[in-house]
Amino acid sequence: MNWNTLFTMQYELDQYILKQHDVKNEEIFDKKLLALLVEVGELANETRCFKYWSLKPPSEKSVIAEEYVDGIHFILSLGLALGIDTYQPKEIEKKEEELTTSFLHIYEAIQILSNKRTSSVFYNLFDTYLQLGLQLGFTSNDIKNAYMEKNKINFERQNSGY
Ligand SMILES: O=c1ccn([C@H]2C[C@H](O)[C@@H](COP(=O)(O)OP(=O)(O)OP(=O)(O)O)O2)c(=O)[nH]1
Repeated sequence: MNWNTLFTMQYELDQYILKQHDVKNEEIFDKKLLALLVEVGELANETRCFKYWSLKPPSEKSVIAEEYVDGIHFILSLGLALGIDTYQPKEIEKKEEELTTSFLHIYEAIQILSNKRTSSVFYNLFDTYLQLGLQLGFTSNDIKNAYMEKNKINFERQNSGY
């Protein structure tokens, strides 16, 4: 997948949001990190992977996809804040670890980025998140389509005084 298109779309959305809310990118890096942590929690909630006490099934794939691409938005946005606007997809192998373990790895990767804001730490977070996408059964096309759909909704929300 060509991630450059998504980085460009993210840049445009971010610029629009900054203008609408009169905030500067430099002021909101931590807020984006927290937003990503929250989105990862919302995603985990929809998968219900950690709810050993419940028999309820996970949410529909489309609901999980929407939560997943909220995370993609914030990851791309963090990358842009670090001056990164490209990602060279590498062969990501599907790991046989539990979903719960993968979620914990993502929290760890976000925490590391919070302490060390470098491109290699950022790419490690990106890889870890894409690895989770694979585990959730999403193809690159699923991710791209769901991202584009949510990106459009995000613009519409800004236009309707969200
Ligand atoms: O600088 C930003 C800020 C937000 N977003 C996007 C990411 C995500 O796709 C959406 C925010 O998440 P969500 O749609 O869950 O918003 P919310 O305000 O938490 O929604 P709700 O009140 O419905 O829970 O906005 C960006 O792309 N860039």
